[in-house]
Amino acid sequence: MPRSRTRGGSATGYTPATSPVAARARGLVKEYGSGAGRVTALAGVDLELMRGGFTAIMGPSGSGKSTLMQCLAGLDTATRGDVAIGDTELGDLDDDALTELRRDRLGFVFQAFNLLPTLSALENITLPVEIAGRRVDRAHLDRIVEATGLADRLGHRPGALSGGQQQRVAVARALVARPELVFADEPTGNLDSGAGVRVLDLLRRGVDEWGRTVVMVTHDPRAAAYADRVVFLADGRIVDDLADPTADGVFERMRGLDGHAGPGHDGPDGRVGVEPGAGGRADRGPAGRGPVRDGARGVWR
Ligand SMILES: Nc1ncnc2c1ncn2[C@@H]1O[C@H](COP(=O)(O)OP(=O)(O)OP(=O)(O)O)[C@@H](O)[C@H]1O
Repeated sequence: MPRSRTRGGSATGYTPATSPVAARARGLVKEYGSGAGRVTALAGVDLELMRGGFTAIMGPSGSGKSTLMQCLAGLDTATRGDVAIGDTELGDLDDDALTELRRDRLGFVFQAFNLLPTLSALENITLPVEIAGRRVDRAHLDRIVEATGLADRLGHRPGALSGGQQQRVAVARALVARPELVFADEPTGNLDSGAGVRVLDLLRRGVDEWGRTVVMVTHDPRAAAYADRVVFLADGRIVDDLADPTADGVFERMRGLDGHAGPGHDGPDGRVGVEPGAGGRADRGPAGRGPVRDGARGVWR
């Protein structure tokens, strides 16, 4: 369940929807190719994401996680079914309107950070707001910068920052524009444990303190344990839906999906980058967020 009821209104000039649903997919089918080569990436997904919630999407390799996120974010078009962001049906929008919606109402965090190398950290953070022709809310920016712990690195270009620092810049960039939804695709996929925790903490604060709605694709049960809800996909379908997840609970569900797992994500010991017993809600530290110990091996892959 969402832990914050703050409703951060959009500063885009767009009137925020009154619906408590931030995004909805109905009967979503996505097929690639045709004939014998046809691949069904999504086989009929119904999903509602409530405003102010933090949802993790998990599932074996090839289960459709990225495809679902791309369709929800209007980056890809479903073969059948429909998607709405707030009260806006994406199917009703032409390409320009979709671009505008993504720019004004959505935020993105990618595994590969995707910062512009010639701009400073600060310029990267404020760029989406400026491209949208809006004024940067200085107080909001200051709060987010403070939360990143990078106040003294803002003048540096991404190349002078560690991966974890770059990803915190990317999260700040997504949050500062006050999007209705932040889509995070494997945000800790390239990071070690400590760096991953700081990125997840920042996303969590985005929900708790700034009222954002976050959707995150991850392979890591410990990362998923930062969410309020975990949706499990297998073979293009939602097969499970877990509220208030712990890393152990997520790990167990993922193990239950082993039969669907493709190569490459579950380790030889059957673990998906997690030490059972570590992390998750039940193991959160004094601040109430985040795992308190690292596993013996590279838990963030
Ligand atoms: N552009 C494409 N053309 C053909 N098939 C595709 C394309 N994109 C994805 N697929 C297929 O659709 C299915 C779902 O892919 P998707 O990337 O959504 O899975 P995923 O759960 O995100 O996987 P991973 O965890 O490995 O990133 C897979 O079988 C994949 O091979």
